[in-house]
Amino acid sequence: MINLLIGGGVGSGKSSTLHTIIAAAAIDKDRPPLVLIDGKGGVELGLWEAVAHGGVRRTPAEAVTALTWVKGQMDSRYDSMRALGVRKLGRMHDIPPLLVGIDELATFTMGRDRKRRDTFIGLLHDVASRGRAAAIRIVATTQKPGTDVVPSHVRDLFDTRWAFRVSTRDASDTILGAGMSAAGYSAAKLPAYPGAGLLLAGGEPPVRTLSHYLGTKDLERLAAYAAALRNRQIGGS
Ligand SMILES: Nc1ncnc2c1ncn2[C@@H]1O[C@H](COP(=O)(O)OP(=O)(O)OP(=O)(O)O)[C@@H](O)[C@H]1O
Repeated sequence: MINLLIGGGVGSGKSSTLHTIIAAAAIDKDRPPLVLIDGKGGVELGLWEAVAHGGVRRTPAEAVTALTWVKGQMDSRYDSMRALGVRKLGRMHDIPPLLVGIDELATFTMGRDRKRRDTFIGLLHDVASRGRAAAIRIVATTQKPGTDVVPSHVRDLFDTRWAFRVSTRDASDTILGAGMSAAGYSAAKLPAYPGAGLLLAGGEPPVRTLSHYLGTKDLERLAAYAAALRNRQIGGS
């Protein structure tokens, strides 16, 4: 299980990449629960409404409600792990992986209501740090990956970072880590087309990537298909 932070400039392909990850999870045979939080007020992730647990969450208050639910799931998964005598959940334990997808983290980490913002960050920290063993992963996008948006203690919990094109070496380093530009890995040097990225994972040097792209019509078709699959499985509820 990984926690993935996708950073990049405007129009660099972050949300499109998040959609492809959600699409795969939405039609996954184990029907993993999807918790979707949209910092763009539903404009981006709204098409997944029918398959998102409790619908797509759009406001900071809803984001806190959603993460509180995820934390509850995580706690009960830990109970199951204790009962099973395992330190980690895998597919063999019949508990599907849970995906938390967050588009534009800054909406929630920089919101005006300080108390709510701190609650959100606290929950995010807890889920990112303890969720991995319980087959819960977070995939989040951010235009500004600096410490004001994602506090470093939270950012460090994202073991996998995906940098799309940014305008400066510093911005690239805030996603991939200090010294990466100097070592030859700068997202400021990526070609200027959306979907081109540098992926840092597993302690290896970053690798160049080019994301596949699904257009809105195809995503809508996939969302409808996923909703039908899931309704069949849970008896049309
Ligand atoms: N992998 C890709 N291949 C080809 N075109 C792409 C790809 N990813 C994105 N695009 C195009 O670029 C546009 C912007 O992509 P996207 O919305 O994913 O960017 P973003 O980084 O999330 O932008 P923002 O910061 O404004 O949210 C898409 O509408 C699409 O036209």
